[in-house]
Parts: sequence; C-alpha cells; structure tokens
Amino acid sequence: MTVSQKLYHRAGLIFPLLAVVLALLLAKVIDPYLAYVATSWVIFGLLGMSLDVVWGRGGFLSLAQTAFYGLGGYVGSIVAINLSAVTGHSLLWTLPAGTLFGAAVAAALAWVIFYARMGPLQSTILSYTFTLLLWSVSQSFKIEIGSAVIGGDNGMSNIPGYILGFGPEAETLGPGDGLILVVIVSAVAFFATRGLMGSTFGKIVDSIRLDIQKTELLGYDVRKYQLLTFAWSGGLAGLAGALFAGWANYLNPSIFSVQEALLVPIYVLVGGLGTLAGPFVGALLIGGLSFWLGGGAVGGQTTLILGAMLILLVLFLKNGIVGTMAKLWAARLPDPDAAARAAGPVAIVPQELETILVEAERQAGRAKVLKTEHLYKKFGGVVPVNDVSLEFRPGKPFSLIGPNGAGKSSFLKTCVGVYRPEKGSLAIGGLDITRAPVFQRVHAGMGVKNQKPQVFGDLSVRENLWIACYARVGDRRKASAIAEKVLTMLGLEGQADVRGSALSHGQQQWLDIGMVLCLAPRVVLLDEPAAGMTNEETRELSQLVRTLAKFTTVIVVEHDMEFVRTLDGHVTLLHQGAVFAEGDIETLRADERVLDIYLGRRQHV
Ligand SMILES: Nc1ncnc2c1ncn2[C@@H]1O[C@H](COP(=O)(O)OP(=O)(O)OP(=O)(O)O)[C@@H](O)[C@H]1O
Repeated sequence: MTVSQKLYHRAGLIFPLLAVVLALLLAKVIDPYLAYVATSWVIFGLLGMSLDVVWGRGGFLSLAQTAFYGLGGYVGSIVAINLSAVTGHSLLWTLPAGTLFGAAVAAALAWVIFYARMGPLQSTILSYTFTLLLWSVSQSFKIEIGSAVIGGDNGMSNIPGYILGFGPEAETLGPGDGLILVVIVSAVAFFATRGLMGSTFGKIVDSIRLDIQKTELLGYDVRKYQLLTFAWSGGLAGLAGALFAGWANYLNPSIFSVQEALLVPIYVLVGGLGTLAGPFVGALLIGGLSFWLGGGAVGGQTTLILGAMLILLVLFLKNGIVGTMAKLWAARLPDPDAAARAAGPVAIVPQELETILVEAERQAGRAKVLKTEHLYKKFGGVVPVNDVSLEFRPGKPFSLIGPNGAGKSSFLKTCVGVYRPEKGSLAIGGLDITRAPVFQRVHAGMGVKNQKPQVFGDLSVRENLWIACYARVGDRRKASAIAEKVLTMLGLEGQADVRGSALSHGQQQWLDIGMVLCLAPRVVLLDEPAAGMTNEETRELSQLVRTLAKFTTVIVVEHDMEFVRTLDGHVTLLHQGAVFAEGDIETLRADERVLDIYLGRRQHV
C-alpha cells in the first residue's frame, strides 16, 4: 500500500481528530456568543449523525430522529431539574437519561417497523407520522413531574445548563467551556459509532443495506440488526436532545415540528450520506451560513440558504461535501477494480473443492434430507404449488423442470421461506421448518442461490466471502481462513480486492456460488444457476453440482435441458403446480405426455 492509500484509509480517523483538536483550541479564543451558537451546530451535527447511522449505513430513511431528540431532551431535563438541583452535575443525569430513553423509544418503533416487514416507503412514512403525532400531542400535554413542569404549548423552562461540579452550589459552564464539553461528548459518540460501524456488526449492517434478502439467505437475523442499529441511532438522537435542552435551557413542542424533522436529512445530504462525519460538516455549514447571513442562531435567511444549498447539491455534489472529497481522492489512487478486467473465465480447482466439501461435512455434519409433504401454496385463483410431496436426498443432483409457469420457482421459494404455504409441511433432516423464518432455515442447513447473482456490490470479493463464512462460524479468524480457501477454489485470488459490482456477470455467479459454499449447507437449492453462463462455464458448473451432490443434497431448478442432462441425476417434472412425472432425463424425454406439455399439446394430457 502506498502512503497515499494508507492515508486515504485512515482519513476517516485523522480528519475528525484534527477537527476535534481545532474545535477545542478555538473554543476558548473565539467570541463567547459565537462559541455559544457554534455549540448548537455541533449538537445538530450529532443529531444528523444519528440519522446517518440508520439511513446512510442501515438504508432506512427515518424521519423520527427529531422525535427521539425531543423525547431525549424532555426526559433528560425532567430528571435533571429534579436531581441536579440537589446533586449538581446535571450532565450525569441528562445525558444517560436522554440517551437511554431515545434508544428505548427507537427500539420500540423499530420493532413495529421491521417485524411487520414494512416496505421502505411505508417505514419512512410511519416514522414521520410518529414525529407528527408527538408534535400534536405535546402541544396540549401538561404535567408536573416533581419540580419539572411540562406546559404543553408553553414548553418546559428552567432546564439546568451544563453543570459539572457536585452539590447545589455548582456553577453552570460558560459558553467556551460549554462548547468544549459538547465537542468532547460528540467526539466520543462519533468515535464509538465509527468503531461500531467499522466492526463486524457494521459490516453486517452494510450488507443489509446492499441486499437485505441475500443477507438473510446467509443466515443473519436481519431484523435484529436493523432494530439494534435503529436503537443506537435513537440513543444518539436522545443524547443530542439532552445536550440541546441544557444548551437552550428551554424546550417546546416545536422540536417535533415538520421543519425540524426535515432539517436532519438535509444536514446528512449536504455533508455526505453514509460518511458519519458529513452531518457535522453539513450542520456547521448550514448553521454557519445562517449565522453569518442572518445574524443569529437560526437567522431569517435559513430557508433561502437551505433551498440554494439543496439545489447546488442536487446539481453538483450528489455525494455531499465529505462524500465528494472522498470520491475525488479515491479517483487519484490506483483502481482496485482493475484486476477484474484481467481475470479470465473462472475455472474451479477440483481438489480444492473436494477439500472444502470434506471439511464442511466434518464441521456441519452429514447431508440432510429435504422433505415436503402435501405442500400447498396459492395466490388468489392460481395454485403454483399444489399438494407437492417430494423427498430430496444426497448422492445425485435433483432437477426440477417444467414449462413456464409450472410452479418451479414458487416451490423453491416456499422451501426457502419467502412464501408461506397454506397447507402441508416441510422438514430438513427431520426438523420441521414449515413456519421458520429464512435465516433459521439457513441455520438448519439450507443454502440458496437465486437465479440472478446476489453479491454485495460495494464489498470486495474477499469481503463477500468473509461475510458468508462469518454468518456460519461467528469467528473473524476462522471466517477469514475459510474465505481464503473458497477464493482459491474459485481461482479468484487475483480479484480478491475487486468490488463485487466490478465483476462480470459470470464471475458474480461464481462468487455467489462460493458464498453458498461458505455456509457449508447440508441442502443446496439452486435456481437456474446456468442462466447467463457461457458453455464453458456451464460445463464447470455441471461438474461442480455433481461433486457437490456427493456431499450434500442438491436441488436445481433449470430450464436448460442440456445442462440437466449433464447432471445425470434425478428429474422431477412439475406441471400446473403439481408433480407430473419423475425419473431420469432420458426416460422423461421419451415420455409422450412430457413432450405434450413442453410442446403445448395439452389436449392429450
Ligand atoms: N407472488 C406471486 N403472486 C401471484 N402469483 C404468483 C406469484 N408467484 C408466482 N405466481 C404465479 O404462480 C405461477 C407459477 O409461477 P412460477 O414462477 O412459480 O413458475 P415457474 O415454473 O418458475 O416459471 P418460469 O419458468 O417462467 O420461471 C404463475 O402463474 C405465476 O404468475
């Protein structure tokens, strides 16, 4: 790695550190009023980062961040008003209370959103509705909790500022020290978040954003990760809210308003989505410009500035300020994807494959039988899976064939858990999985390859394999070791650092198959694996499937009859959702009734 490359990879650490040092140095020398106003920009940056975690990294645009922010502020203040008058040290109360409450509410909202399997748009609208609901309710919500008075429209006043000393006599920090404190708290939150997102947890969250279905097919409980990410982001927003309450000494329902809610995505977009540091830059820029032009914390020109910035952004800086700078820098470095063009056709190394399969058998146990009994699935009047009872065993590959619309894909999706059957049952190795979610089926030994290659485009080839291995072994080192073996088996060592999206279609198919092998599945389901492959690749694939079938149960849904013939296995013909004929391919080919179906001579059937 060159110095420039090393610097690029550490930039996410170096620049924020420099910014923190600079802010701490400036805090004491700048005008106290400016220090006071700048404190709010840092708080808005923290609020923006809370959204960036869940949106830029988790892939879900939440419009509930100001809800967690406001609730964190209110709850933190109620605790602080009652306790810090006695104990001093207001932050000791406000910050944990605000953070925990924000996280808890976010977790509850996430539970509703993710476990109800809402689509992205629905989820965003629900999060927005939640904020609006709070806005509406808080205007008439009046209550006294100890010395804290929530006065509906009149808001809540007498919120203690930043007090660091113990006892009732402890003094509130001045503007310069207040700024230092907020910078330090935000820096801790930033580096903790950065650490989390750079960890295995963050890699899985990235995978969910890039391809949620594939992540689940690797055996990850995606909803659990989504909920935890959202709770973390709610905690950050609650923390920002608690800091804001101490800064303003006053809160009112406008914190839940439409304008506040929509400002947060703007900070993120201006700074750079997914960059974590970007929202701080965005908030600083918008706050700074408003201050400079409008002469106040939130000057009269804010709307105009925001409008102008958004237009400029859409036209020139789609990746935001930090995102664009990172891209420009990356463009000057050697292209890691160049190796993709140098790659020849993938050639499986047979010995490596056998070694991997033997090792997989040693670790994951013998191949399992997949058994369906009277499986039945309908969509309105269409019954694509009609009373199908089949048993798939290891030894030779099983092929599912049938004309278009015969129900092959529907049968496969019902086995995988994408579709829930109305009747019948499904068992893997004797374990009933009829109602199990997808990831539990994978844990039970199922490995699935869909028709289109599913690789994580933004992750490197090595990372793609690693994330699949980690799903099974749950150990970073072991996952790396297995990933390296699969990489060698695929002959893609030269392309290890190439991003998944830079690979050719055929290479992506192989990488996808490699990821399935990383799971050491005991039953493998392949949906038209030969689609889009060259003749040479199809021959390699046939060899691979036959070898695989010696160690695991393999089910292949296929259109390509020539490919099915080379598999030399058991063939099941589906027609109108039901099993129509079974046997080897030659017997079926000689069957007049089968020809009738394929040629559309249905009147004879
Ligand atoms: N999600 C769905 N909603 C409604 N109907 C569906 C759904 N999925 C499949 N079907 C219907 O079920 C029938 C079988 O479709 P399926 O895709 O399973 O067949 P197939 O044998 O895989 O066909 P092909 O070879 O063309 O992929 C079709 O009539 C299809 O329209």
